[in-house]
Amino acid sequence: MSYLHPAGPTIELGVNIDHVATLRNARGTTYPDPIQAALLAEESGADAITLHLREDRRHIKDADVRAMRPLLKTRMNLESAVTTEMLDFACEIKPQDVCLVPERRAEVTTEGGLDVAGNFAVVKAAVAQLQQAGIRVSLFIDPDEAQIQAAAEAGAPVIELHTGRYAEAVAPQELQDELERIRSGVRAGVARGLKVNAGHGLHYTNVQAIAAIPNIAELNIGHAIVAQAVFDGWRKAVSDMKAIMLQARLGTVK
Ligand SMILES: CC(=O)[C@@H](O)[C@H](O)COP(=O)(O)O
Ligand SMILES: NCC(=O)COP(=O)(O)O
Repeated sequence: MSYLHPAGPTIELGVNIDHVATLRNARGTTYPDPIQAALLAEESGADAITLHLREDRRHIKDADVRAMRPLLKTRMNLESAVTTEMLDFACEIKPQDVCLVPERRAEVTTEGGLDVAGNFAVVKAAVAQLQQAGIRVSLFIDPDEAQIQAAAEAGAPVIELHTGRYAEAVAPQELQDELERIRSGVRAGVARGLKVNAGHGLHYTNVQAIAAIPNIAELNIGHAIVAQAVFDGWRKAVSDMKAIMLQARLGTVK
């Protein structure tokens, strides 16, 4: 299945609610409720809700995913590792989207992209299993031509380019180099008929340059929105991010 996302003047926001669950889990309370966060995010401009069910369940729990799936009005983008446990769970839940990500229990957050090229047979089989269940599959990869090619060959209709190195860049030249890597990755993905998303480490002052890249279909952003919500409130944090993204994109659409 190939997905040709119409490159257009708009760009979608997937709000990742992992760290609403982090705050809830800090005290073992029922609040703040990730489901309430998801529904309010949808009312505030989110085009999708992203959540990462990690093997160690440090934030999102299985019960969150089960309860949320029938309640969302937009679409669920479930992030998961390429493991039998997670693939079987995803096929049971049947979110609209699954984004396959690398995972190490010891990591603070996702460190790099999925090595599709180096684990081709396993990833290709995972893509097939999820698509058989009617799920659209995205692969979370570095903006690297070999990984993009492998993702296309593995049958994934969507890729999500890891923007972590861009987000962590400090020197101006490094920032430009990483931004160009992402631009080049977008071109490579679109040339292969893929829907190209991006995410990781994006916030209110670094998202503009990414959102301005034509043909990026969707940005998945979480940590920065949850952090901003501490000061501005959840609805405003979401709607402000969406407005910034659209302004950046529309500012470039001639
Ligand atoms: C794949 C990715 O970059 C994010 O979704 C990240 O995994 C969010 O979850 P953590 O903050 O637990 O890493
Ligand atoms: N795939 C990226 C994502 O869902 C959110 O990442 P972050 O904004 O929390 O770094």
